[in-house]
Amino acid sequence: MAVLVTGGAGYIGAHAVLALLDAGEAVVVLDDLSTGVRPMVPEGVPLVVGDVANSALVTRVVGEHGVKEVMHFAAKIVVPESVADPLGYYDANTMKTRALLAAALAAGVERFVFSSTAAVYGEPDLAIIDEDAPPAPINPYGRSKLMSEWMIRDAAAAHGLDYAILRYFNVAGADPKGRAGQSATNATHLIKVASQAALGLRPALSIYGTDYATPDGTCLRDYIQVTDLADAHLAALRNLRERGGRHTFNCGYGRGASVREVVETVKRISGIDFPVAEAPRRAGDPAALVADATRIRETLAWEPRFADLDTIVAQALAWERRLGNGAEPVRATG
Ligand SMILES: NC(=O)c1ccc[n+]([C@@H]2O[C@H](COP(=O)([O-])OP(=O)(O)OC[C@H]3O[C@@H](n4cnc5c(N)ncnc54)[C@H](O)[C@@H]3O)[C@@H](O)[C@H]2O)c1
Ligand SMILES: O=c1ccn([C@@H]2O[C@H](COP(=O)(O)OP(=O)(O)O[C@H]3O[C@H](CO)[C@H](O)[C@H](O)[C@H]3O)[C@@H](O)[C@H]2O)c(=O)[nH]1
Repeated sequence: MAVLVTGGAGYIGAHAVLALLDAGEAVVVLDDLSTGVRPMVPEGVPLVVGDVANSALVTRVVGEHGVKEVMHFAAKIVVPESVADPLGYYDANTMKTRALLAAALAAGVERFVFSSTAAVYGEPDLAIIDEDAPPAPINPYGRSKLMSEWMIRDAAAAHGLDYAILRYFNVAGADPKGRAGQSATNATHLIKVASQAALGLRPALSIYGTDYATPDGTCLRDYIQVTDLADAHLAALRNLRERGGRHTFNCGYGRGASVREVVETVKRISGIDFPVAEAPRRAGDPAALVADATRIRETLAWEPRFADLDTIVAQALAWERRLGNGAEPVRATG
């Protein structure tokens, strides 16, 4: 019986695959390789190249691998792209999740773990957000994910599915053993971009907005290390197996780091003083997004192992060095 991981050739999905393998689970990956890369799927793990909306394919994979559980990571994830191409995002994220859900339910899947996002909260009044805060996404990406959450809830109520919806805050870092990391070439995420600037792969870094109502004027984010996040998926799956249920969990540490703090940390850890420019605010950036992570800690007994910003940055730099050297991501061995 294998766990079906959609998007398992992508950044977070690949780390979830490693966490599952490390825990002795069988895995099958379904990925269309639109942003994911084949070498991120470890040796020995079946990779089915295809679309999650291909119902016949999903039915076949579920049947052939005895799948009862799905972790659904596959999506488009770039916020500005979602503003430029909203219908593309509603198709990729909402409609394809609907198709996957329908095929999975018809084929007998019992447990579903879904990648959602803090973007469902929009620009909250409160700096620290719990799961009961009213969702109010401010871009098509966030709305495409919120609609998926609603579909999962409704389908679960009607068809008896157990699920965990995980709302990630800012995901960063890399596998501590160096087996995986963020490999996208056009990434926009702060820690990735700053690491590239430190290694000379970008000429400079811009800080978007220095006049926010935060201690140093730059935005605060809750950076969660990707292996800790993968462990949270495993804990959520085990909880569903043991107790069933329907859950929504914030995934973060409950503390914010400012853009300036991140930049200083990357400079200190790398030992490189790269150029930094102060730029206007980026559209749609809330001043502060920090998770109240009480629920996931209490319900799943989830204990982060890599919550220190220095550690996260060191991992991101190590991974970037490996990619910067022109090496393919290492083919992981699990
Ligand atoms: N990276 C973050 O900070 C962040 C934050 C919040 C939520 N998320 C969510 O986490 C999930 C994974 O994000 P990521 O950062 O690993 O992105 P990613 O782009 O690295 O991974 C997405 C993977 O899904 C695959 N994929 C996309 N559409 C597909 C389809 N129709 N059929 C099959 N495969 C498909 C891609 O090839 C890729 O391997 C997404 O659902 C994203 O919305 C990410
Ligand atoms: O070159 C850069 C890149 C980012 N930033 C700033 O750094 C902070 C973090 O930005 P990221 O792009 O790293 O992350 P976001 O907070 O914009 O978005 C992340 O969190 C969102 C939830 O709100 C979504 O889940 C989204 O997918 C995920 O990337 C923001 O204040 C941004 O303005 C800069 O100053 N310069």
